[in-house]
Amino acid sequence: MSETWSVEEHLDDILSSIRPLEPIELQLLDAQGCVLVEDVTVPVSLPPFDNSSMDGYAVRTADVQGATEEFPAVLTVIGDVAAGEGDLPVVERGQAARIMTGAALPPGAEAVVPVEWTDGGLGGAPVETMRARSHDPRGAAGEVRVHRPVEEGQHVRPRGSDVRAGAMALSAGTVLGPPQVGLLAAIGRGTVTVRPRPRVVVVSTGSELVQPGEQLGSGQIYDSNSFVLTAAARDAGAIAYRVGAVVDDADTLRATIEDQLIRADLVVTSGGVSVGAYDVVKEVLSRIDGGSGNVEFRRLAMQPGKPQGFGLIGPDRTPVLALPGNPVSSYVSFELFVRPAVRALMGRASVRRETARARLESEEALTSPDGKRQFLRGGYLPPEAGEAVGTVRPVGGAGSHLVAALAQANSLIDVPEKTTRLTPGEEVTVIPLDQ
Ligand SMILES: Nc1nc2c(c(=O)[nH]1)N[C@H]1C(S)=C(S)[C@@H](COP(=O)(O)OP(=O)(O)OC[C@H]3O[C@@H](n4cnc5c(N)ncnc54)[C@H](O)[C@@H]3O)O[C@H]1N2
Ligand code: MOO
Repeated sequence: MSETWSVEEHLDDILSSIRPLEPIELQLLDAQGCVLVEDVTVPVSLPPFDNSSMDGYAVRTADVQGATEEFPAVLTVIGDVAAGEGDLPVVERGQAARIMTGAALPPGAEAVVPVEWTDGGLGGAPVETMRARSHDPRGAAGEVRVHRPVEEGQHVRPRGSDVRAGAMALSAGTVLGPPQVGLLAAIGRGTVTVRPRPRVVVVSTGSELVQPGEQLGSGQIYDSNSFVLTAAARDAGAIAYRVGAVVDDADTLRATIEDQLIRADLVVTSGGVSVGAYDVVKEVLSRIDGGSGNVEFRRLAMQPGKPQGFGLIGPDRTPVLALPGNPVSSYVSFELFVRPAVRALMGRASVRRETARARLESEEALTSPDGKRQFLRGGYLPPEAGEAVGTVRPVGGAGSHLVAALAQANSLIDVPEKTTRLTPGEEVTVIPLDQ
């Protein structure tokens, strides 16, 4: 650890070493949140046939011209057309077919009269609903009185009015959210080719760590980093595997990491990267390939998160990010370096979080170490109507052990390296973490 790296230099180094994962074919729901790598065209028009947008009666427009409640058009009901029915009756002059929403418009019919504009076949005042076929099968026969005229095409959704066969449904590069997954299903795609979610293995280290739920002994603390990092990896879009805390023993750690490489697209470790006598992550990762591993440990001009390691290990040159053990340092490092790496593996176009400007709300001026980019925890409120910027108030202090304050924050206040003082009311840059 001789020279000091800036946050941007370290991130650039990571991103320049990471290639998006090879595309695979996935079932639609497994592809949710993934980036599409193929242009998907529509094989069959949507809707595939002219169909009714209302429960009502399929009619010929001339038959209901001028109809009123006082002088209704009286039509013979020739049957029902339910959604899914492929065997359609022909509607001749003076006839109507009772039709359900989504059912194909039968030949001869030109429009649909909603049931509310008719007597529903009951011979009285306008009705509000059809009678269930199971209760009264007679509705599919007899006569219906129509109280209002309809124009050609009224209450009909024409074939192809949503999207036509041959059109582009989704282009390569699209991130598949729920509506995109829905469109793929609507056009009949069962699988789709995407870049998969990266498998991120999280290993925390430290002989003082105890699994939550178990009894603490003296000098011990609960392992929280592996939970934060696993949760954050999932949040970033990864499939995350949490490996229980590994004791500060080089052989155990080496064996654990080598075992995990088989299922990892990215390895994240926490702890053991500073200058102590038990900082085994540094010891092991510098030599994991029998000497050829190139995990580099550096000092960054940032607070928290000064000591960081990054490199490619194992036969597949799997990226590994070694984060500092202090809980806030570890989480902030995840946000700044691991999250972009996960998104780069997914092939996402934008890998960094958006930033915002906000007015600092604080009783006193805040200080920041000269030459270090500081990431304070903040409570950010987006701009109200008519305001150009939102507000942010510091949450907790700068200590990198303050997990309770971290859990109350929703953003980081990004203080530039050269800034040593922030005065209340001044505009600062924030990184909202909950968007
Ligand atoms: N002499 C120096 N000491 C330290 C320096 C330095 O420059 N010179 N840097 C400090 C900074 S800054 C950081 S950050 C930490 C990084 O230390 P390590 O990455 O080696 O982490 P550990 O020593 O293993 O742990 C630090 C701290 O965090 C707690 N911890 C660790 N893992 C977990 C976990 N999974 N869950 C909850 N808490 C965890 C651990 O108990 C320690 O209190 O080094 C400073 N020291
Ligand atoms: O870098 Mo350490 O992360 O300041 O606590």
